[in-house]
Amino acid sequence: MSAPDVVFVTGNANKLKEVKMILASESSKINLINEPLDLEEIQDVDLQSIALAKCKQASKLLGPGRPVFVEDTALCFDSFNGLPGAYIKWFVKSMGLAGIVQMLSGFENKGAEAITTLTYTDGEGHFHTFQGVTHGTIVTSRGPTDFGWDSIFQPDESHGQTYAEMDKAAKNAISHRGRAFAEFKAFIATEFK
Ligand SMILES: O=c1nc[nH]c2c1ncn2[C@H]1C[C@H](O)[C@@H](COP(=O)(O)OP(=O)(O)OP(=O)(O)O)O1
Ligand SMILES: [Mg+2]
Repeated sequence: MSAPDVVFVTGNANKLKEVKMILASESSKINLINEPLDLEEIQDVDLQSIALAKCKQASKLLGPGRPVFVEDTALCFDSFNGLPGAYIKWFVKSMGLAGIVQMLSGFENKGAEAITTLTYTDGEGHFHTFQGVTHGTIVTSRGPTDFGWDSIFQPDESHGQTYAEMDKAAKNAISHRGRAFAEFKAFIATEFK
């Protein structure tokens, strides 16, 4: 029997590339398909609620009986009590990376948590949420700037490199996304034997 199709709904090509790499080892269990649908993101500071709403919407668009997952990635400043959080996308768009670094100039604590919240549904009414967190520091941009805020986030565990300066395998090994999907992989192992 061939592996069941599991749809990842995202319009972000960089995310997709990382997720494909992280899930490559599961390719005998699931057949990963991308649907680049633009999902509405509800206004909320609760990351679980945002990912769940995104997943419900994706599932509705794709129809019943289709396993699907989405993820939402947030960047939460220690000094801002969790903000910008899920709104980071709009800060990157409107202020640019230098503007975001500048936002923290008046604060001694430049720490931040990168958080990926992943919600999966079997398309039959069951939902499962997984989360991965990586703490780091917001620094002046270093490395390629092709993926979001990668060049201004220096994880505590990276020996001084920003995410953008790390190779993908090294990033995935300690990243918010890598950690969320490590949990998802364990789930896949039990769901799709
Ligand atoms: O590992 C990452 N390293 C750096 N930047 C990142 C990362 N992961 C997401 N990002 C950026 C993309 C977007 O500006 C925001 C998350 O917003 P988020 O809604 O989750 O992503 P999105 O709208 O681009 O794609 P999707 O179609 O899956 O919702 O942070
Ligand atoms: Mg989005």
